[in-house]
Amino acid sequence: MLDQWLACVARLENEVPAQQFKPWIKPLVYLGYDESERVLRLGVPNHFKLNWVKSQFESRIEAIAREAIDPQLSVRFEIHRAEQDSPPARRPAPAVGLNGSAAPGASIDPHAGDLQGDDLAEFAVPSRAGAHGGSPSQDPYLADPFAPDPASSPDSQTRLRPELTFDSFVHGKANQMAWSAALQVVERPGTSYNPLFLYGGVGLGKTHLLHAVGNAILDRSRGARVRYIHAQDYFDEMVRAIQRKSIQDFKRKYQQLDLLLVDDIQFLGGKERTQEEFFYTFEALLSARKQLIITSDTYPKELSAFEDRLVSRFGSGLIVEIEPPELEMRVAILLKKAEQSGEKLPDEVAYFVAKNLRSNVRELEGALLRVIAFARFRGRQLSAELAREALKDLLELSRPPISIESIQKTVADFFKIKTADMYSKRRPAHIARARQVAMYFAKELTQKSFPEIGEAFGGRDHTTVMHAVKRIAELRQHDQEWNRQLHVLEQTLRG
Ligand SMILES: Nc1ncnc2c1ncn2[C@@H]1O[C@H](COP(=O)(O)OP(=O)(O)OP(=O)(O)O)[C@@H](O)[C@H]1O
Repeated sequence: MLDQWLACVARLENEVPAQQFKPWIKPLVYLGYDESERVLRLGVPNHFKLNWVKSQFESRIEAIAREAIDPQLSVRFEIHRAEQDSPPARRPAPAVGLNGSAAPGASIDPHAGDLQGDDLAEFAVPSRAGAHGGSPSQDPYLADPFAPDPASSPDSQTRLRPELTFDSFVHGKANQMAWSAALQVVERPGTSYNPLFLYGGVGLGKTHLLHAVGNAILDRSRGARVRYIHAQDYFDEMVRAIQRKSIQDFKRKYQQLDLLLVDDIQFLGGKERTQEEFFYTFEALLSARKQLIITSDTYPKELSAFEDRLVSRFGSGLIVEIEPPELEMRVAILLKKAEQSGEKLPDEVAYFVAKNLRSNVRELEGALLRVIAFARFRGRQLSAELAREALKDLLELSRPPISIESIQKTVADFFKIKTADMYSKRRPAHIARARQVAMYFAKELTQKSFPEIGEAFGGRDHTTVMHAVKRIAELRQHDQEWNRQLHVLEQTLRG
């Protein structure tokens, strides 16, 4: 397998300019290929490099590796420090650098993060500081402000990332309700809001809040049985349990938790057997007054290919939307992120980045990393001017936001109806359909929430908007001619 990886590297060397290949791709450490998960594991020395390599090269590396190794493979970057001192049990074989030499001290156990069989002691939480190898004083990256906190990789049992806490989470108007509900859950787990269902667009902090609750509950009660799991990993784990005939252990493991945090539940759409299994876990946990928090990219009723009984259970606690942060909050997030990495970010730079990048926090973080790296490599001071240079291509892509009013007007013109009919109560079929199309594009092309869109369409209820969005999405999927027309309309709207 190493040979195949080296062949991929040779291809990358041909494709990627040398000044990018040398610092970013060449130092990647081959940590192994996990055949059961179809994951190619590559080591990167710190979080800064990990974020950079992931954002800039992940899709290319994956595409090449899929051709060379396995068409269904995915790439996983992991923090790997050569001096890492992990326990021997987690080190079945050495990791290998590009030259094929063994890199000492790396874990390549494909199941290192998995919980096995009926070993339910798995949930006992050791001192988290002690759960990760490497003494800070020996850490060669300590001088680097982006170097990872030695305790920042996920705990293998709880799967919690220790750096995602309430302290590192900025709250404001866009996430106020979600934030306070999460705090309330920490105060009274299993009683107040159960399940707590958080939904919202990508990169808005849902995962962060899940981890924050998990970490806070563990801080209060070391013995709490907590598990964070991405829905896709839950599915994979279940499949493995079925293959290994250990489904009872799997059930027991989840049903004995005190706190279960399930991320991106929409990934279970269409996976009936997994949904069924999850349903029983859900029921068991709730009846034992154990806490569940679930995140999704959409409101429960909008989840596609989900059993009704699950959807109705999801809505039985509290449902809260996380919205995109407004300018002031984006500035606060940037300042906080910079502070966490030990960088002094001038306000003007934070303001410049926040003003120009609006869509989500992940994008903001990426931009911040880029500005800081740009300043470092050129040995220049951080300034708004430098940020403009560093983000030039991103800024060209981010155009002025599209307003609901302009969508209403363009869609009305397109369907040859009056713009006023967008807000009116008139119901002739062609007007109702045009209105649905406009609502659909309002959700697709703006950052507005369902209730805000409803308000802009003559004070309609948010469920009307959700219904419209669903109908038009289905129409696009099933009717080629409609899809073609709406594609043209979309191009016009995007300008
Ligand atoms: N309010 C916030 N304060 C501080 N950091 C935040 C906040 N919101 C998001 N982030 C950061 O932005 C990044 C993306 O957030 P996160 O992964 O939680 O998003 P998400 O909503 O779960 O997205 P996805 O649906 O793609 O999984 C993370 O690094 C997170 O720490």
